[in-house]
Amino acid sequence: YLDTKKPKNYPPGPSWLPIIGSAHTIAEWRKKAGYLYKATAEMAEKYGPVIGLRVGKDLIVVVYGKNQIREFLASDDLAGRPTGAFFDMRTWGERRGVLLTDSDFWQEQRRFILRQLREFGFGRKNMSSMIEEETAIMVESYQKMLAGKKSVTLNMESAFNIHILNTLWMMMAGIRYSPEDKNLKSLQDILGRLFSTVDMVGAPFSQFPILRFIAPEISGYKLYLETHLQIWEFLYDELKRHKETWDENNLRDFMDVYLKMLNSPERKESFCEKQLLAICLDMFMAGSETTSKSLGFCFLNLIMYPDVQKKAQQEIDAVVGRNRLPSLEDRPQMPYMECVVLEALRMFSGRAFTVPHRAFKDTHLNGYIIPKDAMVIANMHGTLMGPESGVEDPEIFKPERYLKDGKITLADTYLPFGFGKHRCLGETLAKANVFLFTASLLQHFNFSIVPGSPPTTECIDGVTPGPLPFKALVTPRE
Ligand code: HEM
Repeated sequence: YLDTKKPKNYPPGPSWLPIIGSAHTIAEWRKKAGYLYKATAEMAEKYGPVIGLRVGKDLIVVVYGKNQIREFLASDDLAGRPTGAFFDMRTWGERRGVLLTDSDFWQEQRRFILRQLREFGFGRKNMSSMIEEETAIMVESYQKMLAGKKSVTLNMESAFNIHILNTLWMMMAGIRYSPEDKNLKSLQDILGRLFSTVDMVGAPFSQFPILRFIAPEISGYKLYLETHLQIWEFLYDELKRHKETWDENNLRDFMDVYLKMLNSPERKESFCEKQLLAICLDMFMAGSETTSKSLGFCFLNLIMYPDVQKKAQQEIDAVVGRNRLPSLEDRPQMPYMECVVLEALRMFSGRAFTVPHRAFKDTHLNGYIIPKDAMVIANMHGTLMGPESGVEDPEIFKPERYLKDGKITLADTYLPFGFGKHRCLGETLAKANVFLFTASLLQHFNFSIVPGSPPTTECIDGVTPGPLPFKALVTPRE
C-alpha cells in the first residue's frame, strides 16, 4: 500500500502515490477526456500500447495496441478472472463458493452452456422464432402508440431494455414478461443498480477494502451487497419453481437442462445450484446492457444518417416485403443490414473494455512482466476506432466499409466480441437481436431527428458505454 516502487519491468504508466497508487492521475485524465476509454487511449499515446496502473491494492494493466490486444487475448497465462466471473464479483464469488475463479472449472461450465444454449436459443430455428415473437410485440406496441397519429416522439436510448431482457430470460428460464409486469420492473431496477455500483475495473471498496468497514454506505459497498442479495433471491425463487415443476421428459429451458445434469450420475464437480444461479446472473450482466446499448447506438446513427436508413429499408423491402417480419433466414440475402449491425457493434464496443482478466502467474506481455494476480483489460477502442485500427473516419457510421464487391469482408482487427478462451458466449444471440429488432422496426417505421432536438454523439461513461438520452420522431412508412 505504502510502496510506490513499481514491480520490475512492469508496463510504463503514471507514477504512484502511497495508498492510492495512480488513482488520482486516472481520475484527472478521465475528467479531462470525459471518458475512461478516451483517457486510457490518451495514456497509450504517452506511455505506449500497454499501460501499467495501480489503484489501491490492485495492479491494473490496460492494453490498447491492436497487436498487444491479440497477444493478451491469446495468452493462457492471462486467462483468469478477477476472483469472480465478472467485474468486481469478489463478495459474490465468496458466496458462490469461488468456483468461477478456477479456469478449468469455468471452461467445463462454458462448454456446457454453449452446447445447451444451442438447443434452447442459439439453435437457428428456435432462436429466430423466439426473437421474432419479441420483435412482433415491439412493432405492435409502436403501432398502438401511433394509432390515429401521424407520428410520435419516443425516447430511444432505453427502448430495447425490456425486450432484450425477455430474450435472455426466455432462454434461461422460459419466461417472457409483459412490459407492464412488476417482476420485470423489479428485475430491471436490480440490474440497473448492479451496474451502477461497479466500474469496469472494479469498485472503490474492492480496490480499498478498508472502505467496506469504515464507509460501507458512501463507498457503495452496502448497496452492492443488498443488490446482490436481491438478485440472488430473484433467481433462487425461479430455480425453486423449476425444481417443483421439473420433468425429465419435458426439458423447457436452460435451467431445466442444468437441473438434469445435477440429477445425473455423470455430474461433474463444477456443477452445483450456486453455479447455475451465477451463470444466470452472468448472462444478465453480460448480455442485457451490451445488446440494448448497441441497439441504442444503432438507432442514434440511423437518425443521424437517413441515407443509411433508406438503403437498409430498400433491402428489407426487396428481400422480406411488408407482409411478414424479417427472420434470421433472410440474413444471407441482406448484406447491407448485416453491415448496419456490424457498424452498430463497432460504435458500442469501440467505446468499451473487455471483461477484466487476471494473470494466473508472473508472465509476459509485449516484453513487460505482468505480475501474478494483476488485472488485465483491453480498451477495444484500440482495435475498432484507434489510429492502428485501419478504420477510416472511425466516428462515422458507414456500413459500406465492410462491403467489397457485394461481399462482407472483415479486417482481423474487428473483434467486438474478443477472442480466445473468454470469447463472448452470446455473440450469436447478440447479433441476431440487433439484426431482427433493427430490421423489423425499419420495415414498418421511419426514424428521424425531432425538430429542435438534435442528437449528440456524446455518450454515457459507465461499465458499458451508451448513448445519452435521445429522442426520435417515429412515423409509419407509407
Ligand atoms: C452487443 C453485445 C455484446 C458484446 C459487444 C459482447 C462482448 C463481449 C466481450 C468483449 C467479452 C469479453 C471477452 C474477453 O474478455 O476476452 C464478452 C464476454 C462474455 N459475454 Fe458478451 N457481448 C455481448 C452480448 C452478450 C450476450 C447477449 C451474452 C449472453 C447471452 C453474453 C455473454 C458473455 C459471457 C458469458 C462472457 C464471458 C465469457 C467467458 O468469460 O468465458 N454477451 N462479451
